[in-house]
Amino acid sequence: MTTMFDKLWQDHVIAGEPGDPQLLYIDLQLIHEVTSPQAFEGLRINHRKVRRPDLTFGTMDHDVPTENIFNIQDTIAKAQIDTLKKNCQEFGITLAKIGDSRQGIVHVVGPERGLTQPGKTIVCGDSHTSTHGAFGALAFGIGTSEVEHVLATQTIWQTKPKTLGVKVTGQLPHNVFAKDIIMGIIGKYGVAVGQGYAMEFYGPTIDAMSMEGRMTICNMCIEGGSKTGMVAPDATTYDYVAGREYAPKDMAKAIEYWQKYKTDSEADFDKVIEFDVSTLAPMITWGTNPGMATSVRSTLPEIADEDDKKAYQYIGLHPGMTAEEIPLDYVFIGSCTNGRYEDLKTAAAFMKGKHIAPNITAWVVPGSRAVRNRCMEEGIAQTFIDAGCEWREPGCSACLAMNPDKIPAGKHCASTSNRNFEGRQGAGARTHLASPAMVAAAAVAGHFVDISKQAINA
Ligand SMILES: CC(C)[C@H](C(=O)O)[C@@H](O)C(=O)O
Ligand code: SF4
Repeated sequence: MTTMFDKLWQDHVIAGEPGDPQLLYIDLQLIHEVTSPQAFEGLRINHRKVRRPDLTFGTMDHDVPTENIFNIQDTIAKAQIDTLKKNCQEFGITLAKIGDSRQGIVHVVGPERGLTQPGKTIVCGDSHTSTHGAFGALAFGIGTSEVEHVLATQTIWQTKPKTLGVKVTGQLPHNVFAKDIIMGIIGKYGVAVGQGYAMEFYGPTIDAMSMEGRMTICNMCIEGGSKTGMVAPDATTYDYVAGREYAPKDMAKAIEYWQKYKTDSEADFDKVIEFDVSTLAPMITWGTNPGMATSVRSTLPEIADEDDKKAYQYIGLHPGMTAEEIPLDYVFIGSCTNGRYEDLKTAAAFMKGKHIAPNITAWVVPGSRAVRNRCMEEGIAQTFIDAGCEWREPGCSACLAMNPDKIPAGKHCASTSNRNFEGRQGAGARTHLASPAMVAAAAVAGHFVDISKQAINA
């Protein structure tokens, strides 16, 4: 009797004793422009090749300007983008470059292309690689020296974490979403809940959830301190993967194999926590880490420690304020947490036939070219445009301040992304994380509102 995580781990161990670091075989490495240049440079210096270019896939995301995608002004960004192009050409790696129909945020592109599959070990020089665990993969972020190691050997040394089962139960209330669940869990148990653990999310609420929702939850595992999160594959997973560009041609055979990736019994986890969503309210963050989260219905909490004091100072709010009183200036809908088709469709439902408030600047940034195209075909993009939003090209955008999409100092931004650290969206910028529906509704109202009381059905 064992966990899905243990099965995935065991199936990929090449060397090393249990208890010691072990060498794992890697089935897929995704690369982007920010964390790969030094890795390729290392290969060159050591006269090495990429061992499995066919198991490596590149895309451009962090540095991409979303207004005029080909016009990169920043010299560092331009150098990183040009270097990735050169490296992929030289080492024979498929690259979804700017302008390519497959380009987008690495964690949106992998699943969308069918590269992300159950049973795989997946790495990327990016902390939100945990997203891919939603498919029943063992997926985690690595550092640039490890990127080089995987490029050269298709393996990586890892210390095995313990396992944490997160049982999610209850029917999600009206207009409460996957994003609220993961924010609720981190808000309740703290940003270190998953430290040293591989998390598996399971239970009836997860079973009923779409792949997009599962990805949102696994994406933010890292904000809960865990490098990896996962959901056992099921019919929802198989339906999502089937027919995609890199999906197995013989799906029946693949499914037969993938079915073994499930946890045999709850008792197999080192630790279990249970989270009931039936009374969960839409969540927002008020502070400067993702654990500083609260229900939209609560007033902002009292100052409990130095961190809270510092957070309140930075964010310019005070305890006892209501969520509605947070003076929003910007909204950002996008990122690898919530920049997928379903996220944009949901957000658009809250803007249909409406206009954003005069105090709001709104950027809607699809997670990939494919998401963008689909939203344009289905009129979702037009809904945003008619509502007064800026409809952008795909990239990481305002999720982090590595491209021109920066929130000005002192301004408050309601954001569908995953991090609200000081300066994350620009020097001095103030971030409030929330679900796409919450952010869209806030854009229209000009401030946060309790959408669980709104009639709109996304
Ligand atoms: C730039 C990259 C290394 C970073 C990460 O690892 O997560 C980024 O994607 C982020 O979200 O902060
Ligand atoms: S969208 Fe944000 S969190 Fe995701 S990879 Fe890009 S910068 Fe990191």
